[in-house]
Amino acid sequence: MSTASDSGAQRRGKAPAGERVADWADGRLGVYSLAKANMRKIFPDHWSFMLGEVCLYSFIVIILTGVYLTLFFHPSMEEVTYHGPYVPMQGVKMSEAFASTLDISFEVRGGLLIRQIHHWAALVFLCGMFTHMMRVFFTGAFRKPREINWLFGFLLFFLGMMTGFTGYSLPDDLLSGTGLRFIEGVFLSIPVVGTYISMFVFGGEFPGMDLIPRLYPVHVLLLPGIMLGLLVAHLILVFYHKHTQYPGAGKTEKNVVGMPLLPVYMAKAGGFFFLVFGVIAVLSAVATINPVWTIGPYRPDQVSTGAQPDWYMGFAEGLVRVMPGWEITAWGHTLVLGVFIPIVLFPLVLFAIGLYPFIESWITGDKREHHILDRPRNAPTRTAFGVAWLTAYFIMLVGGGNDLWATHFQLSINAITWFVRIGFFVGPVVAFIVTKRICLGLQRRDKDKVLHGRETGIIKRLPHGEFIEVHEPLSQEQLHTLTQHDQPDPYEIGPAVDENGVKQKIKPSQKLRSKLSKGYYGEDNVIPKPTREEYHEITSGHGHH
Ligand code: HEM
Ligand code: HEM
Repeated sequence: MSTASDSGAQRRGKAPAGERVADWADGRLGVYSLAKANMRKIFPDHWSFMLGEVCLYSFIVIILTGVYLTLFFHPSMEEVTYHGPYVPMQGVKMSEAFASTLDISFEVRGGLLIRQIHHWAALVFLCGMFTHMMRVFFTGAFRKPREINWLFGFLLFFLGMMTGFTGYSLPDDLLSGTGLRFIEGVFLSIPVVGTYISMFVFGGEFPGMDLIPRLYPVHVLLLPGIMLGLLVAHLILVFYHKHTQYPGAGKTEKNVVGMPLLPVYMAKAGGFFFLVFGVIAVLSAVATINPVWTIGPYRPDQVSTGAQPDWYMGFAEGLVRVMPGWEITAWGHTLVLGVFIPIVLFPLVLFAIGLYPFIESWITGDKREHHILDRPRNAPTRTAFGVAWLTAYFIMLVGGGNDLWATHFQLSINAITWFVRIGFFVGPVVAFIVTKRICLGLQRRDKDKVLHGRETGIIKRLPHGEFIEVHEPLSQEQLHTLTQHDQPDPYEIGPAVDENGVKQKIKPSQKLRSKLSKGYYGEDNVIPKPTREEYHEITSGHGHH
């Protein structure tokens, strides 16, 4: 018996192979309607939107190279004696993990390159996430409806840091062992339960025999698995919300101006993947990273000088290094504040970043959807916060490498420590004030440009002898870009007494919110946009240039 679809297939008997495969897939997965709905989706274009892609592609490179490394890496702390080709280590006792890392570097074909690509890709990945996060922050792309996606992204950043840390702890070299010793100190500084946690994690006294076999599944499976799930959710949300766009002519909160996903964006993205992969591969081929054979295997009685964590852990390292070594001893127990305060501060700072979108919308009371990005100068307080945070981060990075700064620049380590201690409190405040002034200055400049046009640099002499500079009026597109932004009023508490004469109870949180809101939108924090009347008055010829 022949069915309708059979006869359809007969009619298309001569259809090209590709079409037949597509038909086959459509019959089972409904790909046509899926593709029709999504493949022409429009993506706005801007170089800064490539930063998310850098994260994506470096993550793929990490997974590909990580799988290759698992084929040769032995996550074991059993002691072996080295007899491999690296002569300086002949006869040295080391863990199997360290010996297999040496094997990967010197005996496995392409092993060293793959190890280096894995490590460089991890550095690029975290750097990409950091910069992508800054792009999202400074342009306000985290505002409604993208707060949850910011949260997913933030978790990716946090887990990325943890995965990187567990990764560079695996080779069991002197550097990674020193890092793990640091973690032991962190556990031990936790009051009451610290010793138990440390014993539980290390399976007894540090370092024990269990640590590397335990870290291994966490590094290759657990954390990357969670990250993969979050990443898919992150990208689905980018797709679902549609991408934001920079302000410009023809762009509104209700449309998306850009190029279709297929073929233009896909082609660009495919090419960009190979570019990212290529750059990481070249870096890995020419720049040594983590040469564990020069560092040597971990021995608890040794510490190498110049020990540095990877850059993303530098903030935490810096906090611990510059913190005064305070201790409180009571009832036979010691509370090591010198370590405990930094390890509480570190997650608190991270937590504040994760919750920032919710904090800002509470302060400003802004519950509207935003698909047009802010120009950072038009949100001076947010921009200033971001720069203050970056300043604190980089000052702590100096603290985390205080020994290297001292040896490289012939400086006293105490002087650097004091510089970082003072800088941590003063630097962000100065950065905040300066950034805010710059933003307001730029807003003034925008206002000036709208009202008086662009300075052309052409000086003319008028018949009566006066010199003037010729100003060129802006195009309609430029005028739109410079004036499209909102300037909302700050949150007001409302009258203390209502219309019936009843005293309103004002909560302290309302007072705080009103104060903070003035800090965002108050008089001193915005330069009012030129009004229509001002513009017409000046451009109708009465203005004097
Ligand atoms: C594995 C790491 C990550 C990957 C692969 C990734 C990927 C992407 C991609 C491809 C986009 C669209 C293109 C773009 O705007 O750059 C995007 C957008 C976004 N990402 Fe990420 N991201 C990651 C981490 C983060 C982090 C750490 C944050 C913030 C804490 C974040 C927050 C966002 C937000 C809010 C958007 C929407 C932006 C918009 O529509 O303008 N992402 N992400
Ligand atoms: C975000 C994800 C990841 C990051 C940031 C990361 C980072 C790192 C880093 C920095 C190292 C130290 C490399 C060295 O210099 O020796 C490392 C080692 C390692 N990673 Fe990953 N990794 C990630 C995911 C993975 C995955 C998914 C796998 C496996 C499927 C994997 C397998 C390994 C193995 C086997 C080692 C030890 C080999 C060695 O150190 O030479 N990694 N990882």
